[in-house]
Amino acid sequence: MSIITVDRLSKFYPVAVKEPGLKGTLTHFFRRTYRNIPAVQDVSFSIEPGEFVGFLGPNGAGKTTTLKMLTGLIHPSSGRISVAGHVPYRREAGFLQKITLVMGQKQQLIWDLPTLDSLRINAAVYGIPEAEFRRRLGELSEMLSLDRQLTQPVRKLSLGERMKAELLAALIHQPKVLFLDEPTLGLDVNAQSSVRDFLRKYNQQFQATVLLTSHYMADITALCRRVLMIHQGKLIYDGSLDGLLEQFSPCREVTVELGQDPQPQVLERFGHLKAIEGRVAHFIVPQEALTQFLSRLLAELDIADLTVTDPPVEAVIGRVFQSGGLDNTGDGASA
Ligand SMILES: Nc1ncnc2c1ncn2[C@@H]1O[C@H](COP(=O)(O)OP(=O)(O)OP(=O)(O)O)[C@@H](O)[C@H]1O
Repeated sequence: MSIITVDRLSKFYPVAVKEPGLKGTLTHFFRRTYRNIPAVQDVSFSIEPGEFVGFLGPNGAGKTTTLKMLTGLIHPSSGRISVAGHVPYRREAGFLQKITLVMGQKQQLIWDLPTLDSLRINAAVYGIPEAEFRRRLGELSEMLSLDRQLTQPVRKLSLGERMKAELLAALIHQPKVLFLDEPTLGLDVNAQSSVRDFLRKYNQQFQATVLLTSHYMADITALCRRVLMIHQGKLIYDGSLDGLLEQFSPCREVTVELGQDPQPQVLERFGHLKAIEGRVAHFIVPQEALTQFLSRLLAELDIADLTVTDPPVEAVIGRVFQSGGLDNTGDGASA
């Protein structure tokens, strides 16, 4: 049974509209008129327990609005949501025990206090007994490689350490559903990768369900087999990441190092020649023609080295957003 179900979810924000000119300004001051701006439109999906799902979309697509509805911070304009058996906007105590929301650009830890003090406050709020608190603290701080940092004021921590401390605070009540909004925002490559490793371990060890938004494609490719993609408030893809890349990167780049100086007019006969650098030639080859292309190349040219690469994931995702999505919604998952 699904742990998250979203059915025809929409959110409209009322935005005050103002006519141009002085008259418009005066009217706006005394009698405002509002227009409903759609942020999320008719979105449906479901997520099974233990899944790690990426939530992608360009700026302003509606990701944060959706996460806020899923965590009950705002009411939907229409549609239904069920998370761990609860209706989020009711914000029942049982619901809050089961979920957490981590936002990379916001912090819950108190700046001037050590993380440990904030953790104790959280333990009291969630009613975690002392022995259990110590056990969880030990387990999570080891997974996050946090130790002496817990007794230092938060303001003294590096950005990476602070993010790990935020995760510890967000997970001390052992939620089963994690909503993560840009948890690696602004972190350097090493800190990003240690947060990623932790999230992978947490998901596996606790069978937690995770919905992750990130603009860093490395997060998504490392952690999420399935992605939801939202564009202008509408769900445009729900399926496997591999399926998405396959469908939107129908070409491969073939790089060939030749045994002798290449003649461009000869190479051009093989297909789309992208560039030549010394003895290295780059071809762009349609996926379906790849086998034939490679066998012809190997049979007819003196080749010292050959590699076949996919275009970068960022480039593929960018193409999906530009095109406004797919004709269908991935490999059979609901949308
Ligand atoms: N409180 C609000 N009032 C009015 N409009 C809003 C409000 N919050 C968000 N919006 C609008 O709703 C749309 C969706 O915003 P949202 O923050 O959900 O996007 P997002 O996908 O999270 O973007 P980003 O990746 O930039 O964080 C945007 O057009 C935004 O301007």
